[in-house]
Amino acid sequence: MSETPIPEAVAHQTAHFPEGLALDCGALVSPLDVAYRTYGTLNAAKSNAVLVCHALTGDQYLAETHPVTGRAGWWQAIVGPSRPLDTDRFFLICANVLGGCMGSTGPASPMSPGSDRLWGTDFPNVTIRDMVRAQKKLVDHLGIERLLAVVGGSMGGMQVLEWAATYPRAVFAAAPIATAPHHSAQNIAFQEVGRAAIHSDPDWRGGRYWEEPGLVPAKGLSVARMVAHITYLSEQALTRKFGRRLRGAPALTFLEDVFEVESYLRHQGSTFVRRFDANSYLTITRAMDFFDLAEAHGGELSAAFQGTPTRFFVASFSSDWLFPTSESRALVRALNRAAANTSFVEIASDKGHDAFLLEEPEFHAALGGFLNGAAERLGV
Ligand SMILES: CC(=O)SCCNC(=O)CCNC(=O)[C@H](O)C(C)(C)COP(=O)(O)OP(=O)(O)OC[C@H]1O[C@@H](n2cnc3c(N)ncnc32)[C@H](O)[C@@H]1OP(=O)(O)O
Ligand SMILES: N[C@@H](CCO)C(=O)O
Repeated sequence: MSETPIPEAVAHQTAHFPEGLALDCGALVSPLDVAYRTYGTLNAAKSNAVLVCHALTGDQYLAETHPVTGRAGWWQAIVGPSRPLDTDRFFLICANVLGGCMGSTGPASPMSPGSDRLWGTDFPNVTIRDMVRAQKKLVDHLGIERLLAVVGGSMGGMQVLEWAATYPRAVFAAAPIATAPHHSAQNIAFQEVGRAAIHSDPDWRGGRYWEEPGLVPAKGLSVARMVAHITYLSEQALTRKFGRRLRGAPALTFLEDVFEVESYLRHQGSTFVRRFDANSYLTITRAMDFFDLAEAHGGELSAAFQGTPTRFFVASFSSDWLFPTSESRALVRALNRAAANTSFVEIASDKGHDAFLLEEPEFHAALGGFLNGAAERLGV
């Protein structure tokens, strides 16, 4: 099925690294592009930089109109003067992840400069640590030795944890939100349903859909998003939004009736296809599945943070069943075993996992308080 293609070169700011990046799997991705956006002003001491890591289907358009969808940035509500991500105080950096499809090198990038042949499914397996290493190259390129903070929710939170574990001296404060130090069996299972939907779309063509201009596995990618989107909400949120309401007057056959919740999911699926690449989706979901910080540190999570100078703010949402509070508590226990300076808050919310993206004043106040406290300690 043909769909509006994602425009080329949508990112206005791209750091180009001709030497590329050596990945955990042993492959070299060369050259490496990291597309990013910044907000606010870097101070003379370069001590006010806050890196914001996006979730699975986010991108660098944190707080400005998205070039494909025309929508507001995904965290627009908390970015700006006197907001938690205060642009009068902080220099915010947000980069599209390695493997993404909004300008950073990924499956939709040419295999070599100028080539018509895209990486597609030949793109190597990337890990969350590879994503973080790509971001570190960007941060070095910007001349920043230490980040005031690294902040992110969901897969963004996995990157926050990896940053703190891999580059503890480069991270003064870390805010992993609605996340976990590993992807659970249930989460892997849901993601596999999504991948299976993409694989079963005839237009996926073994990942080579890009050979026919404009062709994308729209049905498969849309179903993948529909399944995933259910996991981003809660039963209460879906009931509050739609209940059992039908769209329009009841028809004479069940097959013609459409519940509002079905219509909503179809809408979420079809709008997603316009802004995301299927092979990127396969690559990034796999990176999430393989994330396991304890396993990478000899089976003991606290070993990832032993002796860390980084201070942590861990936040969860009470109705998040994708990354439940129990996983944040396990993380906090490990941070305590590592003697890390840690604060933790569970926000009472019925909005499910995506609560971190929505209007949650208590969460915003807590995050803002943590970031401002960190800034004061550094004299920023
Ligand atoms: C974190 C990152 O890094 S970025 C990724 C985050 N962004 C996304 O995931 C984008 C898609 N996801 C969403 O929209 C998420 O639900 C949120 C959390 C971002 C927004 O949540 P909410 O503000 O509660 O919006 P909601 O989930 O109700 O969706 C509203 C959309 O559903 C549509 N909708 C609502 N009811 C129906 C219905 N019965 N039938 C069809 N469509 C419907 C609305 O028209 C609206 O469409 P639009 O987004 O095209 O304008
Ligand atoms: N809804 C967000 C969070 C998923 O973890 C996204 O699509 O990236």
